[in-house]
Amino acid sequence: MASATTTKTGQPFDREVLDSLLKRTGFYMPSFEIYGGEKGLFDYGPPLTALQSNFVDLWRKHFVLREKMLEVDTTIITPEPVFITSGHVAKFADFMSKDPKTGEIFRTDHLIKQVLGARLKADQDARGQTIEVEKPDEAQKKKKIKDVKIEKLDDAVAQEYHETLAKLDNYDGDGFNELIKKFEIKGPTSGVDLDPPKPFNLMFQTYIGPSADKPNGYLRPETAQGQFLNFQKLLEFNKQKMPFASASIGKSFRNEISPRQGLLRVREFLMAEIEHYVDPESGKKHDKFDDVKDVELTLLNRHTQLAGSEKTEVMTIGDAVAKKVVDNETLGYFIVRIQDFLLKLGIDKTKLRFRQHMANEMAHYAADCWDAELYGSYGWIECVGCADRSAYDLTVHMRKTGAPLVVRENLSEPKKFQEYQIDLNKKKLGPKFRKDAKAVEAAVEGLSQDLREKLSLELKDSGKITIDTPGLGSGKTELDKDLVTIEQREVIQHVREYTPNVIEPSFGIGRILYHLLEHVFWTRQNTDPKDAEPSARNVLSLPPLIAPIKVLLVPLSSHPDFKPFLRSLTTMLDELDITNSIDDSSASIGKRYSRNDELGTPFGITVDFQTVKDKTITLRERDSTKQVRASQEDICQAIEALVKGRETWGKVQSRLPEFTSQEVD
Ligand SMILES: Nc1ncnc2c1ncn2[C@@H]1O[C@H](COP(=O)(O)OP(=O)(O)OP(=O)(O)O)[C@@H](O)[C@H]1O
Repeated sequence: MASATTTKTGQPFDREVLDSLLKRTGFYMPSFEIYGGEKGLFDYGPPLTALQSNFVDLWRKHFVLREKMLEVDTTIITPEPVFITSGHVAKFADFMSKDPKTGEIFRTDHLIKQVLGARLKADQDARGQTIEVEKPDEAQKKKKIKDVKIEKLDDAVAQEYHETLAKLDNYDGDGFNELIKKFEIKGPTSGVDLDPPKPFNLMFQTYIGPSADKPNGYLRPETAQGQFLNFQKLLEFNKQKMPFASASIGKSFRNEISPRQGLLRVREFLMAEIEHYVDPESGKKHDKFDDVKDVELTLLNRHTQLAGSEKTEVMTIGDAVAKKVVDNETLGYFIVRIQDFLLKLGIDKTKLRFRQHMANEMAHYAADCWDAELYGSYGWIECVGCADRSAYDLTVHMRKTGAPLVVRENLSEPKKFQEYQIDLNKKKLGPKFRKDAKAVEAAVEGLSQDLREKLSLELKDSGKITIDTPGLGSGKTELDKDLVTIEQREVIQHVREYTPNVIEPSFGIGRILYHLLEHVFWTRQNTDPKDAEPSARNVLSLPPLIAPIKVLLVPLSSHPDFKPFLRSLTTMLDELDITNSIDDSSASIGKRYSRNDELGTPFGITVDFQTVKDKTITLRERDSTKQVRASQEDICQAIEALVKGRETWGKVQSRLPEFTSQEVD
């Protein structure tokens, strides 16, 4: 289990203090607040909006530009057939448990986690030990939980609770039901037995157009499908060259069963997703893997979790792929690039791990999947998913629509082989299936060689075959020998045709930003001898690269002689594209800096009477509060180098004269 959440100075992290800072400074607020608010919906105020747009900018540079990805912007409203084909209508669901007495609804896995966690905590309290459990948020705190009275657990039972929690993601509805019965988990406020868990589809349904008499569309729950459907055009745009990736940044929507934990589980959120298309016969090698093979990662593999443990191991990605802990080089390359990005953003490396999905947790088609999890006051939370989705999505959309979502590659040597070929009698197929004929044809086209062989025998024996046609009638379609013939023929192939596999890194931006704020938050003890009482000042140590505002300009007072300097400084910084703001309020310099330390502003410039005399200004760095003094030009150049990551504060300090002055509180 991870160590207690502490700030970078080793103080215990206090979520209430950070939450109140974020509220007070307008980082985010409940949407529709004056109408009473709506669960799981939040508006971002100016600091978080700026932070988010800096995140997006950095993400674009780190992934899209560096890896020459093709960025697309596809629609949110999606017609129903797309999500029937992709499997979302049938399977994009979480399990919920209803309390028959109070009508309350809980996400089943979260309820089990909360109850077992609370029992383990009670047990440890009784033993006088400390244990970390997910801390309840405000809404949860208000509910009084009725549970069996636990003072001390039997050692074996406590061990079983730990093991169950480690592999909770591996259970399905029946499995959850057994756990609920076995551990006697009841309605948290009523204490009565819960209804058996039921799947709840997380997609928002909608009506497209005025003539729809029933919902015929959905708001997308991820950006991925829009990218897959454009595969053919993207491949053309990429001049048929493989491998390549598409990328998209946009809003997604999930009707979460119980939104909670602020920005961590919401119903509308911004995602940034990459779909990297790779030839499955290449062994999913990556040509830049050698550059990253020595990078170390903290990994929690699926076998460890299944054994009921959360013990991580530090391994280079080279070793992890060689030992098949991580399935292939391309997946490994992206895991490293995700880590690089998160660290650049300011995420604390000791609070980052990559957790592998267990077999039941992965979609049935996925080959391997690793989540980047960040540690914070809510425990370990998935913030980036990185999945090998195999050829699933392109295959099902091709089968359904007949669109050639494939790569065609000219072969240098023609290949000869035997193949089962299917001929359809189109003159009869059209009149028989009418508008569904194209879908039936696409389903036939998509049949594998193994299946074709089996069906050829079936056709010979019974004079008919039955094929899967998802989304059409009963989902099965019968074709008799008048309509279809299947024969094995020799084929000479000049062109190889294949469906690429997809590696998908998927980022939830709000979750990452919230963890970033927890990781960079700390409290400075102000020990100014002039203060009667030492006071605590909050700081957000956001890296200059992504801080919402980079520079605060503070005149010593409202003296009119300072105004022209402020004007020229702000122009100079604007021209360098460095965001800045002026605080010419009457508060003391110390207070003004302190207000901006809370917003994460990394640098401050003071204009004082010395400036009027010799045109020099001071530059203050947020984390150390150290200052240097130099000409306006030198300071602006230093800020540009600091913000663009070309120079460190240590370097600036060593080349510009130090300035010592107490910040007056
Ligand atoms: N309800 C949500 N609110 C905020 N971010 C979310 C939400 N659901 C998913 N995300 C983000 O989108 C990313 C990719 O989505 P993915 O489908 O892999 O999540 P998930 O496995 O469904 O998440 P969870 O198991 O926590 O519900 C996640 O890593 C997370 O950062």
